[in-house]
Amino acid sequence: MISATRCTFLGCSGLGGSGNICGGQRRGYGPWRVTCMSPINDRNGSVVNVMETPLKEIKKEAVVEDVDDNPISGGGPRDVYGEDKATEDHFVTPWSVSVASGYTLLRDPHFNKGLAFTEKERDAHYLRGLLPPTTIPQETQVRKMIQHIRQYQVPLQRYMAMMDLQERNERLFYKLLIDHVEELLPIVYTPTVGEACQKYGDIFMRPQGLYISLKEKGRIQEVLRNWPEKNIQVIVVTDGERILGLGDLGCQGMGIPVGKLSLYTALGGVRPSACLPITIDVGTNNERLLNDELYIGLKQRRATGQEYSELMHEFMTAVKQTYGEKVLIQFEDFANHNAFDLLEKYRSTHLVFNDDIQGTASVVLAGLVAALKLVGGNLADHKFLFLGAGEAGTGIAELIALETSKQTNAPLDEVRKNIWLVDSKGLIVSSRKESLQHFKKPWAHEHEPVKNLLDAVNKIKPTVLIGTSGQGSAFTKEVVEAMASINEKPIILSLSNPTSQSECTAEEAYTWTQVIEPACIFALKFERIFGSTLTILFHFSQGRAIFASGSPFSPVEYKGKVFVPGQANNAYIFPGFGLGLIMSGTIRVHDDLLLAASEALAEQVSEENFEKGLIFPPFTNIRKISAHIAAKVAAKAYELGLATRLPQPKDLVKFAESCMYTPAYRSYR
Ligand SMILES: O=C([O-])CC(=O)C(=O)O
Ligand SMILES: [Mg+2]
Repeated sequence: MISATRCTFLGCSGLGGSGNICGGQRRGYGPWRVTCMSPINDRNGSVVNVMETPLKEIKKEAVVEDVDDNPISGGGPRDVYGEDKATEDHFVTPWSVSVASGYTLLRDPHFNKGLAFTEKERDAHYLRGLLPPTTIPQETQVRKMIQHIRQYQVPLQRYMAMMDLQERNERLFYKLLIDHVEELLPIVYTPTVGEACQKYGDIFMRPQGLYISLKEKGRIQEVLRNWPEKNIQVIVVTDGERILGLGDLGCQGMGIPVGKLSLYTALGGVRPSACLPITIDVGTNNERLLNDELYIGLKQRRATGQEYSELMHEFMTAVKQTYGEKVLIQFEDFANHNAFDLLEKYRSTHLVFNDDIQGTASVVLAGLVAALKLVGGNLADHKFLFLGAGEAGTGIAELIALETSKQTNAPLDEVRKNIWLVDSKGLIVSSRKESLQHFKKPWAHEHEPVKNLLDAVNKIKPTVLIGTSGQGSAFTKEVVEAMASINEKPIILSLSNPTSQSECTAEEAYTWTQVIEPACIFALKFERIFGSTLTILFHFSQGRAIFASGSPFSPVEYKGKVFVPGQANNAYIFPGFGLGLIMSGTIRVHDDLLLAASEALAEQVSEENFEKGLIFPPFTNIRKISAHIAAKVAAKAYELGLATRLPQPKDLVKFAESCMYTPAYRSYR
């Protein structure tokens, strides 16, 4: 990754890689890299192993005592390599700024433009002869690449082709992804990324992201320093224990942070060099992986308890020491038992956000607020039933309760009573309270025990059914029909990922919920109000569910009508949410920021979307949506006194847009 030097400018240290170092699009700029001046060049001029010796010495010698007992750290978060603390007999790293050129430039994905290098650039950057003579613009490259991707019928092959492009030419990768977002999101993200994680060992070519395993205990800051970029703004970290609804994939979960961060850039405009995907490897309990010779992670069972929390604590401390207070750490796909504890432990000391608890909650609340325009009533008028009481289920439930309580001024405990959860043992009720995990306890309401979902639907009579169970096909025909017999327009959200784990398909949701005659609608209302039982005759014609799912489903044509399912995926929220935090220099995540993001997203659903039954806007406009979310989140952060970037910009939407990375090629001088 570190480039060879043709010309160097000594004495500059700590600049942040490929970001806004100099020049905008019209001013030409050089393909700058920060590198260190002890190069051992290989035959191609690439710098090899430049850091090893000096860094080890720095750690041993330059850092003697430290404010917070961490034996590895230097003179503070900015003194990345301990230069400030070093005395004359200590080794320091001779940082410099260099310009990538020639063969190295072509192989640097941050700066490579392939055949789009102009004649002038080919002369100025020693590229003559290294490329065929033709020059083609980025637009043509995008057209060629999309055709290339479409040649593959198998989604995993498309995924591999996309990853290959990302490793070869980053700007082309992002241009392609942004220009064809609806088509390519299911490839680089859910659901295909799930399959990629399952087969990560088989398809592994080049390492992506940073791996921190138990082997690195006591040396995590050193590992962070090995990452070539210094100016990190967002980290997505997983320990691979609950990858989507696919369970423990250990170290192979790396596909998730990589995919999420591609979306941070493509959808939220955070520049790629500021994004760092990390996988913490504490082993895996997945027997298949443990017995697989191609498994890329530690072949041992998961560390738990103190060993686990010590490693995580070292990681959290090292991140803050290395990148400062304002780096956003997004926890992703941790198992329930760690996810809640980590969020609780670090939410007051770090800028942390759990995507599966908070991001999913924010996106679903937005969908529900939008759905109310179609079904009527306020949140307080509705009754919610969840299948699945883990991170997503309880996270969504809590955010709904919070918003309802704000709207009605009713105490949180009171509004929670409209929200019911079913887990593997049946309805969560007060008689089970003692044996429940702490995050389920607030949902243990007074009710007789109910063993299964169908009975729970019939007893609770919810208006909204939400699946967060990770169990494919758990919304059976009987369950969906029961929802349809209770509600004119049942809201059914089947959120588990990937597609194979979805509680029901879009087609099932629409075909199992049929239009009923007006007389029957009256009868339903009568039944709801007066509680008497009525026999209802259904006139089967069209689906009437308001449906959204976590993984994408194609539109469904049913009896001449096209139904377009929405995708209730946290991808709508986290890129804009993160951008809002970063651009305002926010230092802590507050629940009100999640509510602000929800509100911003719900506002983006247009009349035209509603007409199609959509409760989320299409992804085609996602960058505009993200700017809007970022602005609302930042505005709330300023209001709460959590934003440190002062003064507050006047027009936050414009400011968000101006902060966003665009993948158009830059001209090199
Ligand atoms: O990655 C996704 O598509 C949504 C998500 O966070 C999960 O299912 O864990
Ligand atoms: Mg997740």
